[in-house]
Amino acid sequence: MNINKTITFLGAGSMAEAIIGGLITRRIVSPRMITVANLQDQERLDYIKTTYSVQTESDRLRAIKEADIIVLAMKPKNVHDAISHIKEHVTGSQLIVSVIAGIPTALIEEELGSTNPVIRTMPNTSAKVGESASAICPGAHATDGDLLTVEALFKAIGTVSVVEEAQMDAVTGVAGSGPAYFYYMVEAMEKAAQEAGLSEQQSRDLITQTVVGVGKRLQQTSKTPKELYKEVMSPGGTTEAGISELSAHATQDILQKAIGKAVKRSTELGSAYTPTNHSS
Ligand SMILES: NC(=O)C1=CN([C@@H]2O[C@H](COP(=O)(O)OP(=O)(O)OC[C@H]3O[C@@H](n4cnc5c(N)ncnc54)[C@H](O)[C@@H]3O)[C@@H](O)[C@H]2O)C=CC1
Ligand SMILES: O=C(O)[C@@H]1CCC=N1
Repeated sequence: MNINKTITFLGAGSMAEAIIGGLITRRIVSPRMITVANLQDQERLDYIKTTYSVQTESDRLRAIKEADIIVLAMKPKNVHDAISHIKEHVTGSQLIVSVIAGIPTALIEEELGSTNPVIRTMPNTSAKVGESASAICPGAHATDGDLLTVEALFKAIGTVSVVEEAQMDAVTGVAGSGPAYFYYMVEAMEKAAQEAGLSEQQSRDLITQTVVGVGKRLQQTSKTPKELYKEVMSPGGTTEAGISELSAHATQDILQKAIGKAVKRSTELGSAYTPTNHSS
């Protein structure tokens, strides 16, 4: 499916790159339909242009001029300046898509001071390989058609769940941040593997395939995680030795707390932010 819309990304960071990479690789949007602008880093824009053959623009107002869709891909602390800069130049038909953690659609609408449709999204960096677990929700002025357009775009980079906006902070802590928890664990597994005598490459290959296998298995079975790890554990065996150590340190409690903190941080990013107090 090819989406025939012009898209401007305001922000050229890791998330914008992951989405652009997914859209281009899967030929969902032609590179000539994509324009990317950022705050000041020309070297980064040059890298994005060379790597993805998209258009780049150092002038943010010129960048949004012809856009059907404007993607806000800056950090929460920059959203006020970003919208203030463009708001007088946004036209009525332009669809605003936010990937920004924590910032509610109502705040974006208030900043814009217009009735432009706004869709809030939360992808993750697995977008780069077409495997993001994204969620999207509509703002007050978005139509079903707008939602369908954004759903189609984000389907190009993985799966899409349409959720209530009240669930977006949960999505952010669980799935937006989610890849980092696994990379963090893989880092520890690689260290342990090398301490136990495997080479760097052997560790990477074995652990990567283990993670892929776990993901595929979870997708294909209705068994619970407990049933699945019990399958691995033989009484008195190696897995039991490992899981006992994790249990002794209440690792599941810690992981639950960690994700709870991430969810809370997402709500804080929104509540700390008002158009007059935008220091979050
Ligand atoms: N990195 C991730 O895994 C995910 C990030 N997000 C969200 O995506 C957004 C961007 O995150 P990253 O790409 O990681 O950040 P980043 O720091 O890598 O990139 C931010 C980009 O925004 C640009 N920028 C700053 N102010 C601007 C302005 N006024 N106008 C235009 N561009 C401006 C910067 O020049 C930079 O290119 C954040 O709001 C984050 O919450 C959402 C899901 C996952
Ligand atoms: O860490 C963050 O704030 C962003 C949002 C989700 C993933 N990265």
